[in-house]
Amino acid sequence: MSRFHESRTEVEAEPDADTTADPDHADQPHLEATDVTVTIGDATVLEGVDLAVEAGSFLGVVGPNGAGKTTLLRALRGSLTPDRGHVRVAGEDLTTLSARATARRVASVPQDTVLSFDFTVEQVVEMGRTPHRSRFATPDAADREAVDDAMATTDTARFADRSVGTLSGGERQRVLLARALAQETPVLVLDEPTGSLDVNHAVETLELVRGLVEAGKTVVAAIHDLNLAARYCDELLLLADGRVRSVGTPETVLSQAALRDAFDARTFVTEQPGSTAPLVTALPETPGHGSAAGDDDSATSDDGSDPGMEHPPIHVVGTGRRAATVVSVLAAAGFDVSVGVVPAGDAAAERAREVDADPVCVPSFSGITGAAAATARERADAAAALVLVDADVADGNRPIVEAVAPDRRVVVGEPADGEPIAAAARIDHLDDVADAVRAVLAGETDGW
Ligand SMILES: Nc1ncnc2c1ncn2[C@@H]1O[C@H](COP(=O)(O)OP(=O)(O)OP(=O)(O)O)[C@@H](O)[C@H]1O
Repeated sequence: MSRFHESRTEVEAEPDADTTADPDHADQPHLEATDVTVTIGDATVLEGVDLAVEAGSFLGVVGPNGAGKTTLLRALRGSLTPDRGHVRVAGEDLTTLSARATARRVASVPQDTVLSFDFTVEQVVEMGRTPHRSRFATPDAADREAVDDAMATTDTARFADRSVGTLSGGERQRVLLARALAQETPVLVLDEPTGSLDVNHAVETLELVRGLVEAGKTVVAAIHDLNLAARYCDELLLLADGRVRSVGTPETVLSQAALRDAFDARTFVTEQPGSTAPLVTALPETPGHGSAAGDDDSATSDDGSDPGMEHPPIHVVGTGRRAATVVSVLAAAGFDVSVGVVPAGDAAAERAREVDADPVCVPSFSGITGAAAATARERADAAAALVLVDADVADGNRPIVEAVAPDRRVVVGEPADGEPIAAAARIDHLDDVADAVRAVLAGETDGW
């Protein structure tokens, strides 16, 4: 008998069931949950959860602690029967299948599995074969091959004879993945597969899972790290308070508004280097952040030249995605950012609103009005430094730039045609902007 706390290997013997998909359901999603509702005690832990995962695709389940991710995964792997709703694999309702039949369809790596010291790594991986053979049969060649393959794939063969109790948390997690692979199921359900892994092993594990998906496996995984989830999953499901907040591609699900709503966290979202996957950075909650620019007191009372202030106000002049990135980088670095004048629909204006930076806007295509220019000039005047992005200063923005002395200016990117703008620091790479601003505030601009 298995000694796992929650093991799909504790199965009843039954005649071998057909493990292939029912052709009547060939056009349905491979794994599907409809209206899954779970109540524990008085608490509704999941409420009306719907999801559909196509064969050979990877769904990441994300959400704050206590959102219900583990409970959902337990329902998906058939270890918990929902109070309402259904989970179907290739059209078959898990509640109509025996534990053994379910274990031939869905393998899982639960969170916090307790393993006994008494087993070797190889024995643990062999347990994955239980649903494929009768209770007292000795392993045959197919079992041997599945176990060897699973250990090779997960790089655990070198531990084969070690007691699992002697492994590190990360090594143990890979052994559990090997056990799930040895189970040779079309569906894999993973609860925090990278939870106790260092960054290298986390990436390696998700590369491995991605490879399995490319080879046709259907995978659902709860993943805490939003950036890893965005990079490796085809779709994400954002869960909070037991309900689905959104589901779709990582780009659509990981919006700042959705993350604020689900996690109650201030974030900014850009793109991961070399990819269109979103990159989420959590920002510290800064009381009053973003208010300085629009608020008369703070706009005029701070000494903008004091680099020791907690969140030095920085004014950004520029438009478009590069200015948007500058706003994000500065906000993430803890500066109190304002931007403008920008057209209301500009990427920099949108990003500023997302990080509570309250841009000075004019309607798109309207030109810079006197009132907007005056407000932006006031903000620039109160700023500890000004960042000019791509030196592309519309005529009306020039007085705003000139409200700040050259030794408090940072110029990002190539100067546009026209008169060069004097600055204490010039940088090419957007990532350097926070360091350049710090150098300017400290008056240490040699080399910038
Ligand atoms: N057996 C139980 N008894 C009482 N409450 C439970 C039980 N199992 C889960 N819950 C509650 O259900 C909610 C969802 O728990 P679940 O473990 O599914 O969340 P989660 O999203 O996986 O959280 P985490 O990210 O912290 O692992 C939590 O509030 C949890 O306390």
